[in-house]
Amino acid sequence: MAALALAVVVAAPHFLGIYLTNVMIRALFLGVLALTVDLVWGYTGILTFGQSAFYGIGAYACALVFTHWGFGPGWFAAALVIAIVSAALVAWLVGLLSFYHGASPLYSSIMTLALPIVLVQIIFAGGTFTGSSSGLSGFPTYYWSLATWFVIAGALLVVVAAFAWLFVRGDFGRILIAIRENEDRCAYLGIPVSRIKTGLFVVCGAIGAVAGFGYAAFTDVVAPELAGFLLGTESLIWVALGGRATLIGPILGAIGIDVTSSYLSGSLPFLWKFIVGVAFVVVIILLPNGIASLVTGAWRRYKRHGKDGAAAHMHRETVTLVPAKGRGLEENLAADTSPIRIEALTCRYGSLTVLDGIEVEGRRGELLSIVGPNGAGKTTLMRCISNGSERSGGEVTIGGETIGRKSPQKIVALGVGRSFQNTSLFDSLTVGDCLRLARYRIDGARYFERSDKVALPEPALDILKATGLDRQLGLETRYLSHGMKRGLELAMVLATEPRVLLLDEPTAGLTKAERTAIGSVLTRLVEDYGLCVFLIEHDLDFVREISSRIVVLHQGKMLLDGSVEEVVSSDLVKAVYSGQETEAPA
Ligand SMILES: Nc1ncnc2c1ncn2[C@@H]1O[C@H](COP(=O)(O)OP(=O)(O)OP(=O)(O)O)[C@@H](O)[C@H]1O
Repeated sequence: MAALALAVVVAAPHFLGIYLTNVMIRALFLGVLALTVDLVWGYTGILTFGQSAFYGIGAYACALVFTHWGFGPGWFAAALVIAIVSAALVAWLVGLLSFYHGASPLYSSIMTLALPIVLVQIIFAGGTFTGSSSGLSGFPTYYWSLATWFVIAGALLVVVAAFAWLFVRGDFGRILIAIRENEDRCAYLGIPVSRIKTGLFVVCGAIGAVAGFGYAAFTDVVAPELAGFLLGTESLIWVALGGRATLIGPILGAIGIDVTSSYLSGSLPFLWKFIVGVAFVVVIILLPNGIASLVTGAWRRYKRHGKDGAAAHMHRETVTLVPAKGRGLEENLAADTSPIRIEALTCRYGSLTVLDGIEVEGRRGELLSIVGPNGAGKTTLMRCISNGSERSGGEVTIGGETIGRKSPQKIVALGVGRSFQNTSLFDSLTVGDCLRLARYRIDGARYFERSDKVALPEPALDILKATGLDRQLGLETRYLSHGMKRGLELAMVLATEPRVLLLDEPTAGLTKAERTAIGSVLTRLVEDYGLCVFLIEHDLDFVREISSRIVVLHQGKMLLDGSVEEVVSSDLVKAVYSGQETEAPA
């Protein structure tokens, strides 16, 4: 396919009789830059203003080496390596500072905003070495014909687009979309979100640098604007107008706007900027997914034609579900350490103490229900177990290892699986994609392909069968019923092979039959696989039926930790639930 596209690029100018100009060749290099912005922002949701910095680094690496050190095939290769390595290093540093566990998305946007500004100041401060505000020009380069440069720039764009196409269709592309849609859920499935974002930023930075390098070698001129914030913002506009998370949209957006701007900005200097600004606002309001969505939307409607209901939203999914081999959930049966121990746990938000001195040990093969009135601190307890930075004091030990300040993703690796009070999935991904994602921690993901098998532990397969999800693998999760979503979330959590399962109101909103089904799955997990389940539930009949032990929380303190009979017959618990007891005992 890439070869065919390359042939088209080579032959197109001759067949179309296109009059090649510098502007068109520059637009092709900028198309590559737009693709990297699309991967970072469109697919992964990282709003970056600083992709131009990498373009500038590539351009200046070329200009500086050819101006100050030398020119020839060896120097060309050396300059290209310097461009790629410097851009990758800067991207890695920015990634480390922007995507650490707990950093808000706003923070990474500010970092990427600062990057081109800082880089331009460095260029200004470089004096004659960098050419300061005038840049560098007239350095030796390959003075090939416009047709040759057109082929080089076109080939670069085609190759990058072809790899990007394979990449976004593969397993890893789904992970990028999952991070954009629900970063928290990814982290609680054990997916190393920070590492993936940083890695993507490094690769896209390096590709941006190659494009900038090519542009500088072609034009023989570099200026600080190539690394500037304005180009960074313009590249966002190309992607937004063309169509985020489509590959053709950003390419057409970059080429279309850059070429038209070059022709029209001379004759309509102010009006043209105004037209682009108005077009941007109109497209964002009327077509939030860009102009390409007109085509993709029409294509989807065509595919759906004649189909009704869920079938209309079903994607072709060739994945096969198979039983997971290896250690699996069964390993819990042989474990000799306590799955979970909570000691003197406290959690404060400012002056508000939400949890105070919680001491609980969860044993293997035990279903421990956590009950208490609204606001007692049950969900906060789940948060403190599954995220090391949530608690203010005390310690949580999972399978003999303390969680310290570990991130959710690292705590999943210790063996904690968590489902949320409000079902937390990925709306635009299919059931099959969600299951692949859930296995990322154990089975990894393919970069340029979709894996055709997903290995799952037996109980997860049972849930999928019981809920009919195994026949809906190609359906986007937004079209699932509430009960199916709950079932899928539980199957995904089990796919991570936890030893401790934290379930926050898993039966809320389910029918009686669905509640019974979930109850029998939980009982099996505990009895046959030795899992330790922490269950938050308001349905006390359900709690009574399936629990081995109950912990009662009230106003952040432990009121009681005992058997079902002890809790049910406790006058104190009755008083708390009837509202007579308002103060937690000291
Ligand atoms: N991030 C936060 N900042 C401040 N207060 C918080 C925060 N998170 C929780 N709280 C407070 O902590 C208390 C316990 O909340 P939590 O959600 O843990 O209760 P819960 O027992 O799970 O309640 P419910 O049964 O209604 O879900 C509440 O008073 C809540 O307002």
